[in-house]
Amino acid sequence: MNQLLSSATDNLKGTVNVPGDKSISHRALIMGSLAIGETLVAGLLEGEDVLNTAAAMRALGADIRKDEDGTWHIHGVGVGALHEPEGALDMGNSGTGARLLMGLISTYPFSTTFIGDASLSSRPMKRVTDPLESFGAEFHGSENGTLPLTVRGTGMPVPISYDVPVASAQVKSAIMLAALNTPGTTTIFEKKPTRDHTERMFSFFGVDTTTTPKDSGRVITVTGQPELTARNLTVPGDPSSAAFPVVAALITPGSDITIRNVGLNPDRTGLFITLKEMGADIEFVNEREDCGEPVADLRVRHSRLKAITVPQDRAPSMIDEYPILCIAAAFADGTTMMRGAEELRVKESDRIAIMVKGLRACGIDVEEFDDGMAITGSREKPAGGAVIETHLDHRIAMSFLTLGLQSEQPVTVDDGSVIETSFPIFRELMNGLGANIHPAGENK
Ligand SMILES: O=C(O)C1=C[C@@H](OP(=O)(O)O)[C@@H](O)[C@H](O)C1
Ligand SMILES: C=C(OP(=O)(O)O)C(=O)O
Repeated sequence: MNQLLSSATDNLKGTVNVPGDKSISHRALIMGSLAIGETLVAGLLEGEDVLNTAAAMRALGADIRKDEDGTWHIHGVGVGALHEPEGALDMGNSGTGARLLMGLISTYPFSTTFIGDASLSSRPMKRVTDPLESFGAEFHGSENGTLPLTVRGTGMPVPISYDVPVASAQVKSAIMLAALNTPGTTTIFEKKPTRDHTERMFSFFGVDTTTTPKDSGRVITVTGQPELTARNLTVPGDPSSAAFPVVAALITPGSDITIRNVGLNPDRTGLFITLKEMGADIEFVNEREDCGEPVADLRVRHSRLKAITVPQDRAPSMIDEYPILCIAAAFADGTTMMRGAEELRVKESDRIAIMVKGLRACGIDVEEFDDGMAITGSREKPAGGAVIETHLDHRIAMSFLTLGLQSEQPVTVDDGSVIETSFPIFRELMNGLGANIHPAGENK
């Protein structure tokens, strides 16, 4: 196994760039593959999840390659011109890749089989197959709707009007992508706003789309069968990856770090808002806009944190950040309450159960709820010393490695290779700032 161990760190200092945003990278590959002409993408995340999407788009007909200076070149085929892939599409560990591509190809008249790793094969897919069936697609596979699944797409799709029953950008985006090759206008209502990268990317590539606030959510329309124009884009740094060095600096005395070029889409900033409410010294410097997405540099200094109750309606804007927020909460005075986050149970792992188990094993006081956790922090360092089971979940691995930097005893994760899915340079970047994260058994 690829065990990784993290141990006590004095302070973190320096300036770094985190890799490109995972959500935006998937969408850049998909949209570039549908646009006529050559789309150039700088800053694409080269994590396993995104590389699987690139391979899938190639199998569906796009020409995608990377040049020596790291720019990705995509020659798209045009909306309506994808072709049947020869083999199954292996989406690895990626819920986003699987669900977005199921949506995309559901309105093409061919069959596609989707497979994934053990984690992805246990995640719910009915949330996308239900609305996609309304377009006219058929799904064949297991009774409970998990992967492997074969999609028989429809050549005569009909536009739909759909209220998304869960707060999920993946479900919304799957429907939007199905709508692209559907004549007429598809309408989607989401009760709670979720990340709007697909909406922004659609506008950027010239899709006829609208977003209107309604109640506390949004109505999105997509008019299908557009001709898309190739565009050049730069992917901002991933705020969900920046979250790890941010929390590491906040809990490590003497730290002062800068993370350049972090995406600050308002639907993604829930963690930073929460940490600031907890007393975190996080400064947004040089705020700007790049390719339709807000971006800034983050300066973060060690801070004395206090517990808060995280507002439940903030959950969608920080859904991937609860594991690392748990680590910050372990260092905050008082009890941090996180509820309304039941979606955590259907991520790469059951992130509530796995965090609760790991935190307790490291000596941290945590209470479990169906939809969240309550964590009581302390000024004393937690004991640490545990070996954490990561269950094929990159965010569990990176969260516990961050905890190890300020624990009495080192913290080990059983499989560090899972980090490749979203943040391949995690260890180098953290160690470059002064962290001690190494393969178990290796001398530092
Ligand atoms: O649309 C996306 O790119 C994502 C949406 C979220 O999932 P859900 O749609 O399941 O909430 C998030 O957890 C995932 O990491 C990326
Ligand atoms: C939930 C995540 O990703 P996905 O759903 O794409 O597997 C994540 O990156 O935390």
